Amino acid sequence: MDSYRFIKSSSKQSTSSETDHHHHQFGSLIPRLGRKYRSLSFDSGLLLIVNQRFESPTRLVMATSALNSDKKIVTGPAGYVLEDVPHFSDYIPNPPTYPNPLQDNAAYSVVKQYFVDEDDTVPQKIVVHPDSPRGTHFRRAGPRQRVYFDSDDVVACIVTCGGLCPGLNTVIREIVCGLSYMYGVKKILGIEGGYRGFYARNTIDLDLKTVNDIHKRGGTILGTSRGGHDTTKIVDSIQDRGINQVYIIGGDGSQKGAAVIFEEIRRRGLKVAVAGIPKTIDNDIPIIDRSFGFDTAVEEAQRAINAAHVEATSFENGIGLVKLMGRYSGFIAMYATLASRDVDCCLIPESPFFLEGKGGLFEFIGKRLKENGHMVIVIAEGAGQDLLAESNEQSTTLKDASGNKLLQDVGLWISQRIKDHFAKKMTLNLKYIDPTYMIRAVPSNASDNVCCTLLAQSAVHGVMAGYNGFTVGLVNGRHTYIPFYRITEKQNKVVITDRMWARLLSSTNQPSFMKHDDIHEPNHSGGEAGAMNW
Ligand SMILES: Nc1ncnc2c1ncn2[C@@H]1O[C@H](COP(=O)(O)OP(=O)(O)O)[C@@H](O)[C@H]1O
Ligand SMILES: O=P(O)(O)OC[C@H]1O[C@](O)(COP(=O)(O)O)[C@@H](O)[C@@H]1O
Ligand SMILES: [Mg+2]
Repeated sequence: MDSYRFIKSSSKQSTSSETDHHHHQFGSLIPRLGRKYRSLSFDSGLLLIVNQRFESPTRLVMATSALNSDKKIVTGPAGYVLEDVPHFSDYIPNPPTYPNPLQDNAAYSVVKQYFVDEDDTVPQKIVVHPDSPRGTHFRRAGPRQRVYFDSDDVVACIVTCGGLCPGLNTVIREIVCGLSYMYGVKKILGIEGGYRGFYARNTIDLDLKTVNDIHKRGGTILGTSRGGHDTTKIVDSIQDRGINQVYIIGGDGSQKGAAVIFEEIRRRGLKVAVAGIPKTIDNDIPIIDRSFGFDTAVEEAQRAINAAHVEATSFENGIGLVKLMGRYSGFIAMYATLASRDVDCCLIPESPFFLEGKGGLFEFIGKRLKENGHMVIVIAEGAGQDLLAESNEQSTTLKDASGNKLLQDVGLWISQRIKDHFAKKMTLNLKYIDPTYMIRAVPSNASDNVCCTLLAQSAVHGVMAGYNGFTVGLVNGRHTYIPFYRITEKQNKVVITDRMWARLLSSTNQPSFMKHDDIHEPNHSGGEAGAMNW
């Protein structure tokens, strides 16, 4: 919030010259607000518009730097708020528009209401009380009647950044197919090796033939990397190559990178669209329900958990310990545990735990072994890092090239601690399984493939419609365009005071490792649950 300034409304009506001035600035924006709104009057830095349906004033609030502001927020009756995304017409005077080629597309012409209504928005919060305000909404994704690119002029590029995730190739494929089949775009470039590929590598041509089979492969045909984000060099390269559509497939770090690229593009006044497609195997991106790859990773994790269970049940006092991905967010471990039903204890970064003494992990292991003769433990790689650092007396400040915390191997460490603790008490057979990279290096499953397709198509529609500086994402099951600042402002984490973690605790019957005094009220603004904390 701090970096955005809002202008207080004044009751003064604008003079006609002020109104003309504002019309020049905002005029092209008004039609896109939709037919239910019309302009009423302006005061300094703030555009008042009337919602014709409700006959009440609606405010489009903008920062002083007018259309250079980072936030576009429309408020409406009953507490309605639209957190809108930038658009070409915000900073390019009277950009030309064209009829959407989809209207002549045989597949789509039979679809009733294929084009999305300009007024369609999606609520962020769907569980409401009768007296709840309507709350925050995002612009609904999908094709618009008019587009802001002549297909022959489009030079699109696609880049994949950050760690691997199942489905990267499917998203690349579907962006290429969407641009080609739906919009007749012919020039699509692949940027190799992540952000640094913009300035350190040559591009490759992507067409329908190149991408035909790639969805069956894990990884990314473009390659990826961490670090190497040099905004000036990247935007210089975009300008030099004549690129006017940039599709960035990447996680929370990549979306931050996309946001600064977009800012630089807008600062230079370029007609270049930047769209982010969220790649988050850890599910650490906020607002969205989930993205591609998560489902596949959870499914793949079952194989490791099954193996751990088989090993554990076959030996006296067998313990199967599985380490899963999740640097800051433990969603993969939580969902893999809930899916498996063979897991006795799940440890995640969000839920602190301790080893020794009453209510600690060792006590629980002893109890479960006595009751069942075996147990399965799932641990997310980011869990218990504080304990590990304490016991190794090592600094935890090491970072990767992108600035992410470099983790120590909690799986190895905890295995050793468990063995040491029980060494003199009982015979213990502990098998440590580390499938870390196996769960993300596989191709995406059927459900993730559909997810990839819809995200890619929604991104293409948004870019063709002139929207810019957005991440496409599922919000309550609907595809939306979300402004970058909402995606990058925080990380999505498992909320251990929400029902989902309670369900897990009750399914494993493990201790919460928390004293009642440690339980704080959840800290989500407006009571919004994090994604997958249903
Ligand atoms: N705050 C940031 N500003 C600009 N670029 C960033 C920022 N954070 C990360 N990046 C860049 O985004 C890319 C991917 O980030 P990373 O954190 O490795 O993966 P992910 O996008 O999967 O979270 C890297 O090239 C990194 O340099
Ligand atoms: O690939 P690396 O650099 O070893 O990083 C491993 C990390 O990548 C992830 O798989 C995904 O992280 P990102 O979304 O930041 O790419 C994490 O779960 C894991 O901690
Ligand atoms: Mg990340």
